[in-house]
Amino acid sequence: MTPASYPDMMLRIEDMGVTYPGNVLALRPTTVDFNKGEFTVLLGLSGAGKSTLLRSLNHLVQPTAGKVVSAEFGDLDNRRTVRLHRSRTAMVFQHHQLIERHTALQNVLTGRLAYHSTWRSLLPMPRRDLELALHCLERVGLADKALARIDQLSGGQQQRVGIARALAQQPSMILADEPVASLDPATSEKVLGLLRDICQEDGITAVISLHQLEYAQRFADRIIGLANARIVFDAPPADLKQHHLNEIYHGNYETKPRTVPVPATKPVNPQPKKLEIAR
Ligand SMILES: Nc1ncnc2c1ncn2[C@@H]1O[C@H](COP(=O)(O)OP(=O)(O)OP(=O)(O)O)[C@@H](O)[C@H]1O
Repeated sequence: MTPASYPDMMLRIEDMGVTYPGNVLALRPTTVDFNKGEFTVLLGLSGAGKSTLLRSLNHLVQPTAGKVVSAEFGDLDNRRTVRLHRSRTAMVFQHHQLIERHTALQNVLTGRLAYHSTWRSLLPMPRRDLELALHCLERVGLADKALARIDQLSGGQQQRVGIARALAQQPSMILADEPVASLDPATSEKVLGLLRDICQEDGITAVISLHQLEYAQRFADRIIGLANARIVFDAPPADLKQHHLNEIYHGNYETKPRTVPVPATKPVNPQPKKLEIAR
């Protein structure tokens, strides 16, 4: 396969599978293309293989079968192409993995480290990196928090710093592993909306693992559903039907609105029981 023959392809996994030590099959050999600018959400029950698939896309998890092919750098079969691919692939984590006692700006600047040699990163960052980091904070609405320490920010703000750090890397791809799992619903929507809008504006390819079907339907261009280490659904959200959900969630997902059980009504002022006096 030559990347040029698939003009929309950003990254391909080719017969790629992962078996962990102890013979734990986490992802059966699978072939999938991730296309340029697409916002893909991975759905599935806990243990279905979402993180494994996501993390194998930049070899944070080493595939044990098949390969990953980058349109930009070719097969990720040696340290050089893996390093180049990682420099253009930013990660956003559930627990953001920021340095809590450093400022938002210092954390965002770490997104630039891949562009500098080890010795250079010991020196103060160049002015253009500072400007870029500030611009990234501005894009996530946190320019005024640039000098605030991470531990002084709310969970949602911390995750927005995590996104700004990813943007500072000037990535062509963002991998986000359950980026809103620790946030309340309103903040989750805000953070996901922000991530989706920025990816759209910059043409960044995104692969996000989520637990919430509602967010996947609302924000994704494409949903990949996993069950038992296998892809069981791969299409736009509009094509996701109840029988697919049954397969992804092993029959435990109901799309119809749930009826909230009405509690047995108690009289507001119950009449005091007449005392039966045994005579
Ligand atoms: N480092 C590891 N060593 C051994 N087994 C692992 C390892 N990481 C994951 N697994 C196993 O691989 C399978 C897939 O795990 P994975 O974390 O990819 O699932 P997931 O869908 O992301 O789950 P969750 O939603 O809970 O994060 C599970 O059976 C899990 O126990």
